[in-house]
Amino acid sequence: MEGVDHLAHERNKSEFDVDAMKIVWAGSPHAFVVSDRISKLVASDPGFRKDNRSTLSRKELFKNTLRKAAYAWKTIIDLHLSEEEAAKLRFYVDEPAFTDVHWGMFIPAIKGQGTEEQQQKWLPLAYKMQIIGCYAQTELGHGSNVQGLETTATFDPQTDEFIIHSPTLTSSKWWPGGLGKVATHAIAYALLIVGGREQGVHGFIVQLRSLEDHSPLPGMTVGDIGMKFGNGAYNAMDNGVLRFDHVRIPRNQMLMRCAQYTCLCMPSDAKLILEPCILIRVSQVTCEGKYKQSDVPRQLVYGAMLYVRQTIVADASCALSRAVCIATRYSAVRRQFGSQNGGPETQVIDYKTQQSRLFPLLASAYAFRFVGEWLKWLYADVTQRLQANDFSTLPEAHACTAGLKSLTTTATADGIEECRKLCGGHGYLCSSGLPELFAVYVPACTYEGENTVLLLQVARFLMKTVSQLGSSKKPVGTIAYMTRVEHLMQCRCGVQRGFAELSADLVEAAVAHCQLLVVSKFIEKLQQEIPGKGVKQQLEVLCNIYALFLLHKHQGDFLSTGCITPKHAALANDELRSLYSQVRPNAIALVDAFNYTDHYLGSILGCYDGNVYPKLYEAAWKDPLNESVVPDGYHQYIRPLLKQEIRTARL
Ligand SMILES: Cc1cc2nc3c(=O)[nH]c(=O)nc-3n(C[C@H](O)[C@H](O)[C@H](O)COP(=O)(O)OP(=O)(O)OC[C@H]3O[C@@H](n4cnc5c(N)ncnc54)[C@H](O)[C@@H]3O)c2cc1C
Repeated sequence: MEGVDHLAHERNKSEFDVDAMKIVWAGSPHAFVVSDRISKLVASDPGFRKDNRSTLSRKELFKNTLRKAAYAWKTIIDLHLSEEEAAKLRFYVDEPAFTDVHWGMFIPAIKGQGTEEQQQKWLPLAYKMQIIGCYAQTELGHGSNVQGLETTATFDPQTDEFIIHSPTLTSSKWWPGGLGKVATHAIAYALLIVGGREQGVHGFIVQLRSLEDHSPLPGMTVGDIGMKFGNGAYNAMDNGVLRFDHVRIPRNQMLMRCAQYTCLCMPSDAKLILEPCILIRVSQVTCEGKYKQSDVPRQLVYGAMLYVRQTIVADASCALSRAVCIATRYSAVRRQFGSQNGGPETQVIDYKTQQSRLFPLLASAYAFRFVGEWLKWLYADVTQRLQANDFSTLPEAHACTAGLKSLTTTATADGIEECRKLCGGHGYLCSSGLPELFAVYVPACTYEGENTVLLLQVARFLMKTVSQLGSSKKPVGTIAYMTRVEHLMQCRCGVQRGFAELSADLVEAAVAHCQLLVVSKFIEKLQQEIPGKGVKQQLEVLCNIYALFLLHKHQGDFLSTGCITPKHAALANDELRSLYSQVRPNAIALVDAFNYTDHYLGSILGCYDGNVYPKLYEAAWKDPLNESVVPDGYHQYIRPLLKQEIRTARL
């Protein structure tokens, strides 16, 4: 039945203009055109094949990743792709690789923390991939607590060099992506020691491997840290371990961006909130061994952190929408029970229980998309303000990015797993795409700020705001709602004490604050003009589902704090059921609007035409175990059992 669209009847039910929704999802007509073109280019090129990824051994997988990364680079050069198109191409190739860290962390770190000369020297090499960089911060014994890093960088004024050293086993760099086997250079973070005095953690550009034969340079012990969770997935990445044995680097390889601003006008309370988050310093060491501290660049480091986190929020909507697309299409294909007079069974998407698990995730995918867009705007706004010496919105921007990074990645990881369960048994097959998607996504809850640690920072920001209520300083922006909460006005400094004991509750408050943020940004999106027949109405339904689902899920909190009555709770529940019925006919079109190719989805259950069963059947026969009818090992292990010869068998 090649060429038949098994989901056509579902697509015909939709009540809105799917093409217009595709543009809303992409962000703009331009973004849609670029994304559509590049995704099709990748999907149609056999060089980017990925359907066999989960059956490859680690070594085969890694070599294949190297080939794909090189092939992607060749494609980018041959087709003269712009930076935007190249980034999209890497996105649709959809394989974790050293290039992610090279482009996403190594280059931004040099841009953010390097001097003019350092940028002029290193960036052209990095842009042409004549050097490949990684970001080596985390150590075996130290992750979230960056101030605890043990690697040292001791200045030697005799030779005008730093000596980089790993004094203990726990100081071994551990986790950096690309470090294990590929990177030629690292931004390594180490405790700076000048004239015997410790000056905090700073970044250094360190060459790791020879540019001639790729062998580690003297004093470096470097390798891969081993297999990670799942098949395929993040095992394509060479997360690495590195030990330095008194490695010498020139002084000008310390990242020393100097102050560009003449006046510092960071408010003192902002410093207080940000202090625990700004752990990396950017200062200068002169050839005479003088250490010059500068506050301003520390805020620049902070800006880079905001950038990475806002991209993680954008990625969350991609990963969740992908899982939701698979689960929604398969739920429309799969039928169980309910056959009347020998007719077909019921599509599982028509069960209210399936809808109540699936549709809030569909709504979340859209909600995260829009809050991600807003965060991108916020980042641009903060960057502009920083350039004008205005640090006033930094604490709020930090709370938003840290909190939303935590909220969206946790919900996405949980959501992918829920989508796997929504697909029943077949969701557990690697060919569903969901196990690998989960395995590759779930570390997002840990890297770039462990999620609970981030929520604690948001909680601290909220407590600070609460303690200032009643003073002349009025909360604005995303915390403006606090002025309307009358009983909070009575709270005074008492909230500052006992933070640790109450931290579990405070983390819940931080989550609630972030949920409010997502809801309010979704509502703001709806206040804009949105073209296309029925598009806005669909988004309104999804927005209401997102908000009411949260209210339903946290009903206990709302009831116990007297924010709603039991009657309100029951009404919200009724409304939610009615909204699910409104989404139902549009469900397939709403996931089509993501405009994902079958290649990118990487899932038989989620394929566009819904022709699931023949494809599953065909894929099974391609498994390496099915290469022979009688398995390898029959003669040694199965036959002796069957023939009662186990006692004499050679095992
Ligand atoms: C796939 C992957 C890729 C990575 N890539 C890189 C990379 O390229 N470069 C790099 O430098 N690093 C990288 N990392 C490391 C990553 O940044 C760290 O793992 C992350 O910062 C979390 O730190 P941790 O492992 O020390 O966790 P820990 O902080 O040890 O967390 C363990 C537990 O302790 C809790 N906890 C910690 N502190 C507190 C506190 N103050 N209060 C309450 N609870 C607390 C946490 O919530 C968590 O439950 C990567 C990690 C992964 C998984």
